[in-house]
Amino acid sequence: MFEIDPNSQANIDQIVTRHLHLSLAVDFDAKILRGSATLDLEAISDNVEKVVLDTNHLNVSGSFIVNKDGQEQALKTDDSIRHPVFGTALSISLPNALNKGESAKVKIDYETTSESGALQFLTPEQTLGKNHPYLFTQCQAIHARSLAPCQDSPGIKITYSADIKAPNPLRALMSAISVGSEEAGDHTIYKFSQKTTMPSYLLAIVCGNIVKADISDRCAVWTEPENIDACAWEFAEMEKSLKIAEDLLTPYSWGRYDLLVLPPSFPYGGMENPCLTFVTPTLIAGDRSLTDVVGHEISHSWSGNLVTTKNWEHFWLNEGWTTFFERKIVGRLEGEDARQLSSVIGNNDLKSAVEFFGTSNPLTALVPKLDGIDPDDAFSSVPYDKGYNLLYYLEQLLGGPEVFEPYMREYIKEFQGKSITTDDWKEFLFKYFENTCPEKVEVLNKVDWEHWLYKPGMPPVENEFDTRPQQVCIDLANKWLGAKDSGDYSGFSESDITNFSTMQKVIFLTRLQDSAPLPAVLLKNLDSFYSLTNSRNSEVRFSWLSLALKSNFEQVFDAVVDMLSTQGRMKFTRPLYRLLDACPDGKALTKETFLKNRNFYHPICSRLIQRDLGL
Ligand SMILES: CC/C=C\C/C=C\C[C@@H](O)/C=C/C=C/C=C\[C@@H](O)CCCC(=O)O
Ligand SMILES: [Zn+2]
Repeated sequence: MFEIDPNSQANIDQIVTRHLHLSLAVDFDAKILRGSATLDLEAISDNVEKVVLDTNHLNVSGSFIVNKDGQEQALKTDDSIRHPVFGTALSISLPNALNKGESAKVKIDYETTSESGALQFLTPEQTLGKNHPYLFTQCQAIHARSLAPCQDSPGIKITYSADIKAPNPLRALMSAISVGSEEAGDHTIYKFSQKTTMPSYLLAIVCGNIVKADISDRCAVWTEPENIDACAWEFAEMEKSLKIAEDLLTPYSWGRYDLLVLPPSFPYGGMENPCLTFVTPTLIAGDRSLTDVVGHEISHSWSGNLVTTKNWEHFWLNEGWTTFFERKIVGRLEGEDARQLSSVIGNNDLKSAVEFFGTSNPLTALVPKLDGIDPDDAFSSVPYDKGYNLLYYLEQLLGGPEVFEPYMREYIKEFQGKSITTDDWKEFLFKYFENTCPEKVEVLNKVDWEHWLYKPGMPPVENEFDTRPQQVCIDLANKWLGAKDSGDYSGFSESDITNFSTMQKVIFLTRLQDSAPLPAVLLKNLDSFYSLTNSRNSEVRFSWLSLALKSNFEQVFDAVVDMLSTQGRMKFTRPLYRLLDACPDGKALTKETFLKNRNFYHPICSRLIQRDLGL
């Protein structure tokens, strides 16, 4: 059954894009991209008279049909339909109606604008090197339409090619394989090819003063020269994670797996752009303790990038499976205790998300309705950790990894290259076990599918993760809470957490948050024994500052402002702004800090914080 995409205005039920070619020049002075998008289209129904594309904040100067000889004939376009969230529908009339199976090549001349939400242009001052401007894109979920006219739905999979003209000495990279370059005066034209079909949200461009450090024959790290050695060291083991993922699933099929470490305003921990994962520099902890995010992005090479959600209502198929694969990698790299700790942290994040949205909020359903809703506004830990919890629950129910992991591999093989819905996923789950272990179908029939998939709030079943690995964290937290009552802090020392992993420190601090507000004297002692404010580990620093703000501990206000002013990762910035704003004397500082940094943040981040704060 054809399922429309509630977040796209493209007529993808009539005509689809098979290939996209972008020919763009980066104009750092005007802060725009200028050039053309050429779409190879194929009708999938009869009598198709137009192609409707998604655009948002683009200036389109002309649309043309391109015939086999490369001659261009101008086409009539209508851009009168504008949706406040989903952008402008660009309706292009075809010279002759197409019947099913017939194709056409359409070229659109355009440029982006200062409102194009996919793009962030950085001034030299906002980069590490301070000498050159920088551009990067973020297209997930529905921002590709502000980068290029396209059928901006994950239900459409395309190959793509591009030539990107960049001013020397800057380098351009894309979510594709680099296939050469040519000099053009004081510019260079970089050429790219992505031969594996992918959804539009995985289009990505970066242009800046970036250099490479090879990690293996198929992996490298890219970043500004000032950061390359630290980044190469931090991510030196990514080939190992890639091999583990291949052993778990199927051979890696994207050719290269490179990692780009961006400037600090990048709004997410990572973005799974094929061939070139984008990551935040907040992963650089100096001890390789935050590389689980790389495991997550590597896992997307299968779940999300090969097997893709049909539309954003089934986003959990991308993120729930990826989180499941990520934690399988953690288990194989660091042991089952680490996988259990990660599961506990994820479950805490799920509880926080449900509490923030409200237990009856429809957006806390695993498969929410997104009609008229910007997916950015629906984004939370729910698709990640409610999705993870469902898959973990099914693995336990069906007989453990030895039964479930073969199913995982068959699931990827069945749907690779396709975009699917939750119904497709569930139908295959039942079919697989009907064919391999018929007695398991009875087990599956007893699952409360309606509640797991469509009801808001926490899942109907709470998984019993192994609590032993976290017990040492809970015990230390309880010891601090005991000292709160006695006022005696003499029994603590720096060595208490010397052997704690990042996850154990986060669980320890999260446990104390459950008892917030805590007295200032306790927090002062906690920070002086464990040096939390000055931690290089962004996850530990974030958990500590959150605990302190929940206790209105004003001594951390400067450190909070510093964290809000030196990185733009929404996982940290959004909660810290909300917590600072909730402090009796924090409101003015919140507004002042946001107004000072709003242009430092990516447009997605600025918009969501402004909405969170009601500014
Ligand atoms: C129910 C939600 C439905 C659709 C949401 C789809 C996309 C949301 C859009 O905001 C894009 C999100 C991109 C996320 C990228 C990386 C994350 O996996 C990591 C986020 C947390 C972190 O910073 O580590
Ligand atoms: Zn993800």
